[in-house]
Amino acid sequence: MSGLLTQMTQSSLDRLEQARARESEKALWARVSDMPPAPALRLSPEGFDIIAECKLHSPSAGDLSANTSDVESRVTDYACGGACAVSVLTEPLRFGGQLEHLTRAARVLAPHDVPVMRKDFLVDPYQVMEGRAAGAGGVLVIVRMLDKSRITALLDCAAMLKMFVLLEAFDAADLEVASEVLAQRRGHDEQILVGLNCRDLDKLTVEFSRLSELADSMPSGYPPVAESGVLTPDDVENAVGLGYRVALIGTTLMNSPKPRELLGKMLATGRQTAMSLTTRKLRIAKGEAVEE
Ligand SMILES: O=P(O)(O)OC[C@@H](O)[C@@H](O)c1c[nH]c2ccccc12
Repeated sequence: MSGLLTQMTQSSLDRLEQARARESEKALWARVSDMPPAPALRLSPEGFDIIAECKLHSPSAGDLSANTSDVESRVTDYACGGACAVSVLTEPLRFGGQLEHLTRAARVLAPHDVPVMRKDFLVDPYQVMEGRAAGAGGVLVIVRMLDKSRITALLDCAAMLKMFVLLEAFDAADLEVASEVLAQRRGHDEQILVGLNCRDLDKLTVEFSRLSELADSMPSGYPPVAESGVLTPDDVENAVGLGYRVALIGTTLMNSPKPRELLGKMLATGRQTAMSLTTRKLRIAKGEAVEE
């Protein structure tokens, strides 16, 4: 496992222990099982969506708070720009996150009917419940950090709480584990997206080629998500052209003084690309001639 993921696992375990000392799992469960449901994740019929991310710091980009006076206004901009969900980092050591950011984001996004996803290095179902308690409608689950039984436990907990899951892979081996876990769950009532993160966690560089190399290995039946390093509408066009249905975009939106406009442009480009791909497929299916 990369140095960063090892450090993040430890940070996650430490926070888990502290949280359990404050509130038992039983008490937390009683609290979340009574909550009204979070806004649902809905993907657009236009064939492309963006999960917009709020993170105040990242190991690769450093400080990302310069354009962000507060979490509330940034995530409201994301919702108004058309994001299908907002990802909020809650990891404090390297990503400047807090559970409180999630609570605040969920509060302002509820009237917009946009769900918030807890983005962290989760290792235990307790942390899925903690996310729900803070208002999250979804969680990130990183395949590389966990064995199959842990992944299953996290997915089961999310399903019980009607939360969506972004199941994240870094490479072909992770995708194989993800496919095996998912094969055991066919027919479950749950919403899972499968993400491919193209950031190299040791060098912290983006390897965009991973998106093309592994596009055909994404498990079918789950919306594929292109994660990391999507900076421009051209990158969006590229990802959609490779078959990705959703992009998870953080740094470029955090750095933008006008995130609403940038999101709008990226969504329009992605949807146009998705539309022309569909038209092309239809024409091929009908036996019409299409240009290469
Ligand atoms: O900021 P970027 O390059 O647009 O990337 C967003 C997202 O993919 C990235 O923040 C991310 C993906 N998976 C993670 C896991 C933990 C922390 C961060 C991440």
